[in-house]
Amino acid sequence: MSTMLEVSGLSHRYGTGDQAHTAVNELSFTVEAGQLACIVGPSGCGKSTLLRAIAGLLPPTSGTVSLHGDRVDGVPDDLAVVFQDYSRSLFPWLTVAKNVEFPLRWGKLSKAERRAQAASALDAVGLSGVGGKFPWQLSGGMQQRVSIARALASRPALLIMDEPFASVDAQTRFELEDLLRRVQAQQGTTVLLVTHDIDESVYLGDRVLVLSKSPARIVADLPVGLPASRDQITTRESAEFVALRGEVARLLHGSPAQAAAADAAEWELASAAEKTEKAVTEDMQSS
Ligand SMILES: Nc1ncnc2c1ncn2[C@@H]1O[C@H](COP(=O)(O)OP(=O)(O)OP(=O)(O)O)[C@@H](O)[C@H]1O
Repeated sequence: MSTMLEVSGLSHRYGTGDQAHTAVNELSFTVEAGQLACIVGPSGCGKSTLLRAIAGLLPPTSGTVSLHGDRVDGVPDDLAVVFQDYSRSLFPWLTVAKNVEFPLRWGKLSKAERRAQAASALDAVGLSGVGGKFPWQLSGGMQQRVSIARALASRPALLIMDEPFASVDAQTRFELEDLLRRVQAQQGTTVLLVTHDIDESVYLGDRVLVLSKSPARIVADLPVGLPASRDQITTRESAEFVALRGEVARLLHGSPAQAAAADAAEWELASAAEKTEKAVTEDMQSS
């Protein structure tokens, strides 16, 4: 296997001086070609910052990102991103087929080739019959399938997915997870996917990278030894799945006693902030 993505000593700091905030701290990892790597981490730990830096949307404060050996210093042509919010990523005034064709306009393909490539991508996600409809005529799950088809149509070297299934219902989420694994295996796409959902990271991933609280650093890089062919019921019941999700949960939340202590500390901080706010408001009202 060859290395598709290499992240080396990546750090990002927002602001300067007293206002400086380090969101990502000295992160290094690689993703091999054809691998599906999942990233999980606590809320606010720096996942979006990391993805933005990898996608070339945010210059890192230090460190480098390389895609198939080329240093990333702007958005690479052969990179595609799928976001959580499908309703805002599709153009409502274009048909489904035109939405999928849209990013291909900047390539070297003829009109007929663009059409054929878009049709094949829609076919791959099970939507061959809906190219003439508009996005708003489809369910949320179907719209997210269109986003995936659009990302795959350009045959990207790397597909970045930021919480792609967080806005759909549980049943649709399972269907989309299976669809992603199937299409990714068929096309050999390299995928880096961020999720809050521990079970999803284990079910989908060939590998799970666990991030620490902010500033994000890698606390574990776990290979997923589950069979390539997975099933929502039997895989999730298997001993390997249960053991791995337990390991990821412990890395993220600590033992139950540690989790309870963290909750109590957070509650104390919140109630202290509330008291201060109340005192300031009373002071302002009386003056
Ligand atoms: N433009 C910005 N300026 C200053 N601080 C920022 C900016 N964007 C993010 N941050 C801070 O950097 C940290 C990481 O944010 P980021 O959005 O990368 O985390 P995340 O893990 O993606 O969050 P979530 O899980 O809630 O989506 C947070 O403390 C956030 O407040």
